[in-house]
Amino acid sequence: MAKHWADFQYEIYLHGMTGVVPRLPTDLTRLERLAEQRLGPGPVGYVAGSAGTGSTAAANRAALERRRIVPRMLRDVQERDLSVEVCGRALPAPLALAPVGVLSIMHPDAESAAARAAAAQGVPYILSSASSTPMEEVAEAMGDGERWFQLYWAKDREVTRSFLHRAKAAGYTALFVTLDTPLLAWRPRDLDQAYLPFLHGVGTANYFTDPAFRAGLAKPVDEDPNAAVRHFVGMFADPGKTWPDLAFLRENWEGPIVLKGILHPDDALRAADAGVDGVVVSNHGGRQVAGSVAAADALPRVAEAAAGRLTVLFDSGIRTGDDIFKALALGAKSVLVGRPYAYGLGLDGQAGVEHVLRCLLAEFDLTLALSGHSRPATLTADDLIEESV
Ligand SMILES: Cc1cc2nc3c(=O)[nH]c(=O)nc-3n(C[C@H](O)[C@H](O)[C@H](O)COP(=O)(O)O)c2cc1C
Ligand SMILES: O=C(O)C(=O)c1ccccc1
Repeated sequence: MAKHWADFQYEIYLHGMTGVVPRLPTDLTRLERLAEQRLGPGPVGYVAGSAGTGSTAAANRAALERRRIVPRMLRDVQERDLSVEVCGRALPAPLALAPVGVLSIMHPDAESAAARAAAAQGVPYILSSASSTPMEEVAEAMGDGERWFQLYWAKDREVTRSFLHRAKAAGYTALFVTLDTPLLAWRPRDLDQAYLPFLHGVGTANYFTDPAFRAGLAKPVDEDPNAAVRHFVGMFADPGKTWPDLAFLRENWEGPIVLKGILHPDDALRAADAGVDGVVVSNHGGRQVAGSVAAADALPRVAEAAAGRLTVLFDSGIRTGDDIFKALALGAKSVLVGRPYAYGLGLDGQAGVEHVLRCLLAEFDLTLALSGHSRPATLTADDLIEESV
């Protein structure tokens, strides 16, 4: 029988009989403020911050809020199954942890704690190239949990080749290639504090342990760490890449490839033509293009263009179970969540990330049932109306 994620609700009430209440809020939109109260301004600013005035991040929320669910009645929702198939893998629910780099700014256990939380809940973990812990160590922490790897597509081919080789050897099965960050955007919250994690030695673990990266340095990392950081900043992404370059990744990675950061339907068509398996409709949580289309507003057109050719995933603004419902109804197969779990990690380590996952999936399970559905596959645009603004 499929797992009933909604049972978390009763578990919380039962604990309450012994006077115990959840350590973190169950409304995950409250985590950001708590993190601001309890964690350092540089790190919290980095996680919470966005491009420009923050209008894209706000638009992501507004586009989800503007869609309202139209619940249906009397449809036998007693037995529910949240499982979905994504790129040939069976997932227990339509949710994965988005790649979030530099997590040691949130908690010393960083990516390993987030990955353990994902594995404990059976949810895939997408490890960032810019993690604070080397990919092999995170893989070990995950046991048999589903491991996916996010690639920042470096200028240096040999570093990319080496990363793909290491990721495969460490048991990562799918490759997420992030296309929306060839440069870091103008981010006033970080600029005003003059705070960039790499300059504090965070986010370079995969590079500093990499033979191909080290071969490009004039002096060993320990002898000149500042030069190594500068080399990293100059090469981890590449604004010169174009669509034909994807052939290199297709040749060097056997498993599924998913392009992250697609917003235009024509780019989805190019992705399909390039022979990749999926796309993530995402504006990077509003952290890249200020004034960008809200991710949820871009989703229906991309899903339509991709139909039958690509798996469509979604992120940017997911905070609640009903947000997951809406993204699926707009055409996504599964969603990724970013900032909420980074705050959960910062506030309560692995347990905090598990709390975020369980809240999101319990609320999604209940929203599904209360709206007349027993599984994700039956959600369509007919389950939503769009409020006029
Ligand atoms: C602190 C932080 C670091 C991130 N690092 C990466 C990264 O290394 N690679 C990547 O592809 N996306 C990265 N992202 C973007 C997320 O994968 C995801 O697209 C975004 O957080 C989703 O929006 P949400 O935070 O509203 O859920 C990062 C996001 C944050 C907040
Ligand atoms: O901050 C980000 O959004 C991000 O994607 C990133 C880029 C490089 C290193 C770490 C995170």
